[in-house]
Amino acid sequence: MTEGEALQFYRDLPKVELHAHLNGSISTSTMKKLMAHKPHLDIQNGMTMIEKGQKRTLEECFQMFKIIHQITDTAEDILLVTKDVIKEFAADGVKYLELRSTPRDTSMGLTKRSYVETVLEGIKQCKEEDLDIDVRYLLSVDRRGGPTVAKETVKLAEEFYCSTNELVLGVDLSGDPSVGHGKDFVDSLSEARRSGLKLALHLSEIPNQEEETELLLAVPPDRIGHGTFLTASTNIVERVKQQNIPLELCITSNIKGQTVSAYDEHHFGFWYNLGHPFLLCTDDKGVFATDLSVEYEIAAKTFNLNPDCIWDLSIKGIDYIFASEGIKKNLKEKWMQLKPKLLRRAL
Ligand SMILES: CNc1ncnc2c1ncn2[C@@H]1O[C@H](COP(=O)(O)O)[C@@H](O)[C@H]1O
Ligand SMILES: [Zn+2]
Repeated sequence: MTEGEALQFYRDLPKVELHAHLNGSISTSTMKKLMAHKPHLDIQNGMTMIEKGQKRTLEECFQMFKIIHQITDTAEDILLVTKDVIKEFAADGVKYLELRSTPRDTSMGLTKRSYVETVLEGIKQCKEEDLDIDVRYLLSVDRRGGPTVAKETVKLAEEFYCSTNELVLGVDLSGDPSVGHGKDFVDSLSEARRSGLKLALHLSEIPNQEEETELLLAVPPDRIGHGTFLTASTNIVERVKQQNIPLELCITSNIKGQTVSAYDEHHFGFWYNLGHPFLLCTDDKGVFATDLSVEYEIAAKTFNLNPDCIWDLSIKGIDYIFASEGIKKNLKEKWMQLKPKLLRRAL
């Protein structure tokens, strides 16, 4: 395949995206639309996005989210961002998306509840446009909010889980990993789990979090985000293997946030060689200036994967979604319909 054909192959590859933070996924073109209404903020590209070849510390990345949150503080902003992000994932060949976002109270009148309602409205409006993408919502708990906010968010998630017919499926634990301690969230996360919500937890995104990771593994999570430093402890690796918990791996995010020093040192290699379940994800396609098709291409190039291996990676992702078995079956059928044409072209 030529370079151009390869890019088109990864774009046409049907994909599942399970780790995408809404406010981290805003594209440059959507950012321009938002900024047109907020010239007083005087925010330039480099303040909300890390260009190709550039890197930041993780701390700097979290500063960027603070800036982005100033730009998305009205219901109109959140509706626009939700719809644009969904359309962009659909255009990149994503057929099933679990979008995650932190319910937020803002000075512009949003409450945590109306925030969630607005995201759901965006999902609904996209559905009415007949895009070829199935979108679900996971409510994020930001570590910065501590146990009280976590409890509040879980309560909201439980309510919407009951009222939205499988649109809200779970809860995510995210936010700056250097802030707070996982033990503060064990109670609310366990409560969420008892209610039937699924859990996607960022674990060991930075080094030396063995104690917290062990505590959170006991909840247990249904999926692990990043897990970059899980491999530092053989005990923890054994537990993750034994519990067979799928990992959400975000290569560009880890490189640009500098928790992984080079592509070929990414923990993708470790888990791939073990045959452990995992899926490629974008994390924040806006902030890290990437796309899911680009993540597949990077993995293929770095770890020498042929189109058949890439296909297997993508279809296996269906097993790790939080929606029901019926949805998984339908998605697998969709994948199988697309397979012959796609792989014939890749020969
Ligand atoms: C880079 N690695 C990461 N690690 C942990 N949390 C992250 C993250 N990237 C994003 N977030 C979480 O997602 C929020 C932005 O989207 P929402 O406002 O929720 O839609 C960030 O404020 C942070 O809490
Ligand atoms: Zn994340």
